[in-house]
Amino acid sequence: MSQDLVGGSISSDELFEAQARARNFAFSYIVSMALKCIVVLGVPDAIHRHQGPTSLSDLASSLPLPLPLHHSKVDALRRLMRPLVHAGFFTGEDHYYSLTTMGKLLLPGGSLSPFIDLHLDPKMMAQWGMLSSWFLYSSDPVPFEMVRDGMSFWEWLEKAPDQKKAFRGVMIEDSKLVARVLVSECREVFEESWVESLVDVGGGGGTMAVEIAKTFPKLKCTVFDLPRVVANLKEGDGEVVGGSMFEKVPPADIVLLKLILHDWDDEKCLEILKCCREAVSQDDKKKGKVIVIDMVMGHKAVLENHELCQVQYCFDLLMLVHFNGKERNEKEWQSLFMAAGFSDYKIIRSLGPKCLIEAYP
Ligand SMILES: C[S@@+](CC[C@H](N)C(=O)[O-])C[C@H]1O[C@@H](n2cnc3c(N)ncnc32)[C@H](O)[C@@H]1O
Ligand SMILES: O=c1cc(-c2ccc(O)cc2)oc2c(O)c(O)ccc12
Repeated sequence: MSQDLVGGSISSDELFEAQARARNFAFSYIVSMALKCIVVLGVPDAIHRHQGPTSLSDLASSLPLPLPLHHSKVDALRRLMRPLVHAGFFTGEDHYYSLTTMGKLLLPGGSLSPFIDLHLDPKMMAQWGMLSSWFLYSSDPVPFEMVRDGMSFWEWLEKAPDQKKAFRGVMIEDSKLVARVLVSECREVFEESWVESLVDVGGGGGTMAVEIAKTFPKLKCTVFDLPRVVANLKEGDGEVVGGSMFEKVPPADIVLLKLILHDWDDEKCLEILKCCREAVSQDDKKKGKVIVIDMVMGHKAVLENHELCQVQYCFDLLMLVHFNGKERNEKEWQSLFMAAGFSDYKIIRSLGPKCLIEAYP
């Protein structure tokens, strides 16, 4: 430890505590890897199927593995579980394990499994190892492209089927949750008398459009995404249009942009927003609006919540490293809307770390 600290005015207890905290931050990848391991081993599902607190030996014998877990590894399983119990994924009194709410997110079909599959995949972690080199030496736009000879995330996904599946899973899970809140708690957004049509721009797998159309059957919902993305949509996914949001967006009363703008820098966002404003301004006898669902950094709902703040900072870095995108604060959103020619905007409500914003042409 440096001379300034040892023998200075800081107590040794405070120093040891600071050292442990700092080491734990440096070690957080160990918790991430333990998390990934228990998902791969099927631990959350085995506890869930047991239907009650599960002993270590019951857990070890009920894991869905190709071969039974060797008895010499049962104690390693206990040790694997320990930091995850400590982190709050499981309760683990007397080595009887149960799932907490956070742990239930890890179940197959739970909203966290695709997120873990995507972000803790070694292929998806290479760019993080290059972050400092990118700052120091690289002329590539972002670390993601630096380690893939200039290939963008969207181009790369086409060559990486496992990661593409995980990415689609991440988006579907988020959309299911957001759509549930929208159709139950934000009905007024879709129930204005002039609202007859909606286009979900960058609507991916169509989850939002399908869920909104189920609740508001009179609303004509369209999914708009790149041609190669919409080519995968099936009948029953509603109206589908392929194209680029940088060129032309199909006209509608509402344009939805969910988790789109944070992927792009300000210049690209302006191009997208101008096309969207155009799309909701086609009928001069009618109103129109663009709904943005994205993060608002430092929004009041987030400010006093340590977890929401931290997850916003992490997503902001994720966007930087993968896309040269960013998470924006309210002032940055306002500047974008005004520069794209909108007359006004309103933050309607928060949705965890994200907000629902309406922008008016
Ligand atoms: C982060 S995903 C969001 C998907 C969806 N809105 C959601 O929240 O689940 C970004 C989407 O933008 C789409 N996208 C990328 N470039 C696009 C373009 N030029 N035109 C239309 N969509 C595009 C991607 O294919 C992807 O589906
Ligand atoms: O892996 C992700 C996750 C998100 C995401 C999910 C839920 C939120 O509340 C915010 C962000 O967004 C992503 C994204 O826009 C992207 O282009 C790639 C990956 C992810």
